[in-house]
Amino acid sequence: MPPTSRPSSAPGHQHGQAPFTAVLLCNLGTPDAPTAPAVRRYLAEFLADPRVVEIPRAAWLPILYGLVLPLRSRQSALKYQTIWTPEGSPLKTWTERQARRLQGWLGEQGHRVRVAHAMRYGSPSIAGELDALADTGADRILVLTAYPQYSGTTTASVIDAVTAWTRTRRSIPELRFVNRYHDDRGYVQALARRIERHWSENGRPEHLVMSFHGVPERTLHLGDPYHCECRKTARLLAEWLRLAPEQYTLSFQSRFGKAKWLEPYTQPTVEALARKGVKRLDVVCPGFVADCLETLEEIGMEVRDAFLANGGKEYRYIPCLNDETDWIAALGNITLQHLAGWPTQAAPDPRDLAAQKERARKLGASA
Ligand SMILES: C=CC1=C(C)c2cc3[nH]c(cc4nc(cc5[nH]c(cc1n2)c(C)c5CCC(=O)O)C(CCC(=O)O)=C4C)c(C)c3C=C
Ligand SMILES: [Fe+2]
Ligand SMILES: [Fe+2]
Repeated sequence: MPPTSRPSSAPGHQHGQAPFTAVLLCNLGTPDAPTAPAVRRYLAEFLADPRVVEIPRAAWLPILYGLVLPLRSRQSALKYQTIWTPEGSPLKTWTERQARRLQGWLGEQGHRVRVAHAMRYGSPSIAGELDALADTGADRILVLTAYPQYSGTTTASVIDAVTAWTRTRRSIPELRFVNRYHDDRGYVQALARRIERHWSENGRPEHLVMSFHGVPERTLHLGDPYHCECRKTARLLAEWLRLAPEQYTLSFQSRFGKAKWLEPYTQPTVEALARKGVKRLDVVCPGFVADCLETLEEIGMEVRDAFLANGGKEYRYIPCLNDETDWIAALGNITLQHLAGWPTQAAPDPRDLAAQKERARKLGASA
């Protein structure tokens, strides 16, 4: 038996297919089009997730359908129009590219692992991609989220979707989850290099804001590790950049609803910096690994306008890691750490399949 194939009794193995190991890179999701109906479909799925809005269903769903969706779909569609590209939503384009480049990187390292990508809300769906992998012989699947910091609102929701899918399958592949990598050396170093390159091209700012997506403050008191993990990422990043505490500020963006969210909020923080006399400001979003509405529109446009309106002079948004080579290598190393103990060179190789067929033919002929 060639070293790259495993016995056909492996769970999930379909008759006539060589079993293989897969990685499913999961991100949040994004509308299919920058139109109110498409944004509405997307937001309806997103905001009805009990992991995202932790208000009892009976109270929340009437508000969602009666107020939030009618108002927000139209407003958000206008915002999506400002960031839409000929290829579609940036979040989707970057996630596709990351998956493709991750597979390439793993292949260069000699690991025949199939990398697919999925979106928690919208398409391609997690269940659809898992079906496609399992139906073609994936018997080991590593679920890798695009969220370096664990949050019940994001990471746990991906795990919910995967475990809901397992209930639909008789033969369930072996599953592993990467819950976090907020303090992974490769991730933090890739961020530091991204920022340093930006500084070598544009000069250094007077101050750096590290803006993470917010969550309701009560999730922190309920034990969600998200806040602590954002703080650790920020501290490690500041150490790599050799920033003194007064040279940077950690803040939280994208507040949604009336409740108190993690503080300090990004926009008031940036306005206060401008009023204190900071003229040159850079903002980076370390918790987003792919540029999206929340980085390109909110940080790149809205918060910029607020900084300039309050006396700031130069504002630079530093793009996300996207498909940076260092970042893809970091993702690759995170993948390999989590695949350890699982044979990783098990992707179907056409040569192995041809050899198997030839053996079967000879056996058949001699019988
Ligand atoms: C990076 C991690 C994210 C966490 C944590 C998170 C929590 C969270 N988000 C909302 C509400 C909205 N988020 C929206 C967009 C959005 N959120 C993330 C990531 C996290 N969210 C991303 C990557 C994006 C961008 C998607 C894109 O299409 O580019 C939106 C939709 C946009 C809008 O209408 O303004 C909402 C709404 C909540 C309530 C929450 C935690 C409770
Ligand atoms: Fe969000
Ligand atoms: Fe936003």
